[in-house]
Amino acid sequence: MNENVVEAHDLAKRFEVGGGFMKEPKLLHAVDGVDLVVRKGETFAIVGESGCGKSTLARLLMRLIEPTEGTIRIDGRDMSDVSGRDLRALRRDVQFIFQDPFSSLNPRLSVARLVGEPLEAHRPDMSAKQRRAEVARLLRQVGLRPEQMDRYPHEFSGGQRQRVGIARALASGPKVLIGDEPVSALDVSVQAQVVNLLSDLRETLDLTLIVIAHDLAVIRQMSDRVAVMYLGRIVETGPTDTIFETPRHPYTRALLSAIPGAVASEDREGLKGETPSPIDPPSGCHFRTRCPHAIDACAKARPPLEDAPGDAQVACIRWREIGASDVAEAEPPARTDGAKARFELYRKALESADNKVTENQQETTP
Ligand SMILES: Nc1ncnc2c1ncn2[C@@H]1O[C@H](COP(=O)(O)OP(=O)(O)OP(=O)(O)O)[C@@H](O)[C@H]1O
Repeated sequence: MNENVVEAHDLAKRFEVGGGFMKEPKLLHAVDGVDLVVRKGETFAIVGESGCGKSTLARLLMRLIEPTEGTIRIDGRDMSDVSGRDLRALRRDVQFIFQDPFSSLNPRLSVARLVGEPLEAHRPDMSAKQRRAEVARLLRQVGLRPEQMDRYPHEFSGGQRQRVGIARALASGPKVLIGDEPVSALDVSVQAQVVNLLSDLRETLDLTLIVIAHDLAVIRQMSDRVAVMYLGRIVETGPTDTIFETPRHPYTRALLSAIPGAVASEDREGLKGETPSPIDPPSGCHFRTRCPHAIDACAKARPPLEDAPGDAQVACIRWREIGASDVAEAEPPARTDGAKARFELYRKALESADNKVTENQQETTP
């Protein structure tokens, strides 16, 4: 297998919006020239505010939508323009875990059917008996009991339903799992269990995980590397520790100091002003209109992703001048302590729930 499981180059998705009678549609730049490399066996997180293009990027990587520009390679194979059998192979190799396990599972189907369906599609040679045995094995793998396979989604708790969703995703034997906010709909204590399950599966099945999340506590806990997105572009990427400890891009700093998802919106003073529209994004650096360090040159050209210390890359022409010790500048002046305290509480809740989980101690069926 290729060392890089996912490679995207100059990937772009533009949606036509607002067209109508005698009206020219406008172009919405949802993903705007993204370069991305996800290495085999790692957990790679994509983070950014709502609307920055995370889900569109995930849908592109799964080829659920066509890229407007750019290339996608999965395990070395060019997937930018595939169809038919190659697309089916991609579907098998790259699977999706949904945010809301309730709405993503058909309530009228038993777990045996829900997990058996992808088996039918990807392994049509299996007999019904073999399929049932395989469903039982998959349920065990995600920490459910095989005798639960004749139950229906409503008979399970949220965490268990998410486990069913994961079993379903594993049925085709994927190489890559993409989770779009895979734990954000779950209780905090259950989140830790599902995060642990995903990490265990990654190890035992040699999987690569791509996790989209706005919750930085979850990202810090589970990912090896992070890409920070702003208005369709990656503005900073690198190992999770580097990004969290020495964020260089002014947007990453503001994001980390504001801790979206873990703090109330009134506490989010790290980011001033509204995100500009992706229909008419600012010239040059997209973040310049909200950046405390912006200068005229920032409006002139798109800043390239440059190599920075700690194996990071940052798209800011001023990152060397600003320095990595400048995090405080982007921090909200008044309510930082409250935000940090809540972040700590949240992290501790995740950790303590984590410690309580033993192999057989999962939530019980209601
Ligand atoms: N099918 C579509 N047609 C038109 N615009 C779209 C479409 N899908 C997404 N968009 C727009 O593309 C931009 C990026 O959306 P996307 O859902 O990828 O962001 P996101 O970062 O995943 O946000 P969230 O965290 O809220 O899910 C948004 O402005 C969104 O409105």
